[in-house]
Amino acid sequence: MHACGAAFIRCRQGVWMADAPLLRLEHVSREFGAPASPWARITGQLRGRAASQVVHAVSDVTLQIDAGEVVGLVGESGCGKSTLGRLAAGLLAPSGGRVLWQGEDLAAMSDEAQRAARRALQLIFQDPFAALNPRMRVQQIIGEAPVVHGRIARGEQRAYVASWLARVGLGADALARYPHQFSGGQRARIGIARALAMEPQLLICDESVAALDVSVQAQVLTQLMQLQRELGLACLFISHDLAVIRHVSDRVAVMYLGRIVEQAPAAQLFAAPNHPYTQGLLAAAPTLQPGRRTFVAIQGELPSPLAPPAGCAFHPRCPHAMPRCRQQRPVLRAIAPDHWSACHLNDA
Ligand SMILES: Nc1ncnc2c1ncn2[C@@H]1O[C@H](COP(=O)(O)OP(=O)(O)OP(=O)(O)O)[C@@H](O)[C@H]1O
Repeated sequence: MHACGAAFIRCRQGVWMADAPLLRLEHVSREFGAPASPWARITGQLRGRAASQVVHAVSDVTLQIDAGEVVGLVGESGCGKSTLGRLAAGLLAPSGGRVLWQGEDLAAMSDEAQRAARRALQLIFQDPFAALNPRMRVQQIIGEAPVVHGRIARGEQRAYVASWLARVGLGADALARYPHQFSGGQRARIGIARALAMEPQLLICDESVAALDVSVQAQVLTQLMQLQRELGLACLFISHDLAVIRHVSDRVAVMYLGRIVEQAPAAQLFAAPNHPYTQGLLAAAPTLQPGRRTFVAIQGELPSPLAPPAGCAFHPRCPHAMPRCRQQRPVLRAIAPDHWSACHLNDA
């Protein structure tokens, strides 16, 4: 037991971790839109349409992130990644389940504790240009929140911001400039500096480099991950790009139509993907691997989250679908140490 009263159980990447995970989503769901009226539901059923107009963006997701850990969240566009990121950041309330920050339910915290949790949890967005106020100079963009939240005095702002700019590879000449005066890669670095200047414990990066050219992406990612290691930050890294996820993640969660279908340490997931969807994603990803020059797209499209298929949501696209897959939803279960998959094939 540590002197402060918290039990510390292990050291990961130089960071001592308390026994409660930093962030845990527990059976979290999020729906959008109102249910259709009873009359519309009946007529819809008679016409074979969706019974309601509810978008099931995230359904029954349990995911945790430990201190210093990078969890990659991957899946096709529309599968619910951003919604899950916003739930994790406390920007969206779950329709069901709980979001626990250091073991405490975010929704049940006092206002002050909630504000502290939100400060410790920073988001980096996909489009660095849209995310930066075009009328503010960089000093204000990065330095305003730390002043408002009392981390630094206003008189310290210039030096404080300059130190963060240096850490992301930008000079002090950036301080007085506006976002439009920078390249995409530089704006991404400003967005990173803005998040880090709040000295968070967890970064949520939602497609943070997707808008950049591939070579710039690699530079920004390398710098971001170096800072993540130096600062011992935890990170939820959201991307549709498997190469990016593979590069940054300790652990990977694969999402399909609102649910996690597979979760494993990154090396394990890429070496021995279990779920047919993960296998399909890997087969569809371009590779420079010798001997595998072709890639095979997963057949069909992501079904509508307005009417998720019965049974396993992947069954209409799965090359191995069995009658059971059309009726019964497989649950996530351990198939190897720390490796979870939701597929009936594992019962065969
Ligand atoms: N505010 C909202 N109102 C209604 N539907 C929404 C809302 N936000 C998201 N959705 C729907 O929820 C589903 C999941 O969206 P989400 O943006 O989380 O997916 P995503 O995997 O992040 O996709 P992308 O990579 O394209 O951003 C989609 O069908 C989307 O249209």
